[in-house]
Amino acid sequence: MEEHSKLPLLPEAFLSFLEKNGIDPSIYTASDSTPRYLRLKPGTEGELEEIEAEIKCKLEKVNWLPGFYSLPPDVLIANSKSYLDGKIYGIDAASGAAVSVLKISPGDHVLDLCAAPGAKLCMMLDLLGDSGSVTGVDVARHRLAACKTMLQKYSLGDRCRLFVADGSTFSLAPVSVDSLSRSCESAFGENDEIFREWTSRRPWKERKRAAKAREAKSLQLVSSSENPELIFYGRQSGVVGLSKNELYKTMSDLEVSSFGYDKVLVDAECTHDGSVKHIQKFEHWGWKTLQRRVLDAERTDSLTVLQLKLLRNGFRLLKVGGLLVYSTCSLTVAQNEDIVEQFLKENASAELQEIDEAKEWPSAACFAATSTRPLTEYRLGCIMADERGVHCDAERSEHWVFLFP
Ligand SMILES: C[S@@+](CC[C@H](N)C(=O)[O-])C[C@H]1O[C@@H](n2cnc3c(N)ncnc32)[C@H](O)[C@@H]1O
Repeated sequence: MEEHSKLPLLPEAFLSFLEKNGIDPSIYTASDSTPRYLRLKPGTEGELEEIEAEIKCKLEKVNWLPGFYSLPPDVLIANSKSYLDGKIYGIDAASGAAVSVLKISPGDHVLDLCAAPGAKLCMMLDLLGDSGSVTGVDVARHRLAACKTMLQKYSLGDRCRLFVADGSTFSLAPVSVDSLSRSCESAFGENDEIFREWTSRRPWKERKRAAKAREAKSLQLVSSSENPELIFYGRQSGVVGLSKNELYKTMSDLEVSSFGYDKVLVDAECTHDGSVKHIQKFEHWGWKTLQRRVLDAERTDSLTVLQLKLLRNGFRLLKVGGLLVYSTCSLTVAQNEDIVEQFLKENASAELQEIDEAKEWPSAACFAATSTRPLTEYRLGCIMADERGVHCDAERSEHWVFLFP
């Protein structure tokens, strides 16, 4: 069958969006042959054969990305026992690549500024091990609630806290080292302004307060100085035992340089055009929805403003010597290179740096950025990724290599 005959019937508006952005519409034909990916929960590698038998499919190791396996697109994992038991995650390799370049190691304090629904957050927590913390922020409460459910399913909540907040203004410090060493006992004082151990059954007073805050938010009565809503925290997240004042203390720029986050992921909200399967869902949802949710000019303009704000704020919260990755699932220059370029222009201390491990990836190299401040070094990686793989940036059109056609 001719390739073009497999093209989904993309609406004019989307085709012109693709054309304007130099994206070949034929990428949307490949979804039937695009493999899916899964990641094994660390520690379950020994059960690979059992997992394969259960999902009735041989898993192919992704050599460049530890813990990742590919499988044919038609194999469903969501009802399998391994999935339900939290031994496997459905996460694409490109998402894994974004997290892997953060080089998370035990002890890191990590910030995920657009965290929901949380596949990357889970991977970060798996890499973190027994020390450090991960702070997940997302503006969409319902999506972050799903993220909380995922953390609980995979028993990964211990070192994590989740805030419903605008990532472009979020300002809270990572949990302090002091607070981590406090004993849990001290958390159970009389003072209800001290955070006690998390229980899904919140005290009545607290639930009432949260409901009131939500109501005020929906009526837009909340000032921008309102504290972010903490919807979950684990025992070792550093929150237990803190007073509200300690938790909600914001950092000055000077404090950030020493006490900011070691690693920041800005997995920004975007048009999702790089997510082929996502775009194809609009065949069922209706292309008008795509027009409204993806292509509307006002929305795309405000999206790029938001992306830049998120990147700026992520970088502001990064401590000296830290590492930041900016990623999107869009293939447009406007949402990737242009954002990074604009950011670099504003930050004289920032400069591009190559991602070394990308040399091992079966694609042309990706690009990264470094930023330096006197005597110290910040680094910023930027990768564009979609379900099929990771794309390079430099000499973009020549180097668009889809890893898994
Ligand atoms: C590409 S998704 C993130 C995917 C996520 N990192 C993962 O791996 O599952 C983008 C997210 O950004 C969130 N978002 C949009 N605007 C935001 C803002 N101003 N601050 C924080 N999050 C925002 C959306 O609610 C959405 O969940």
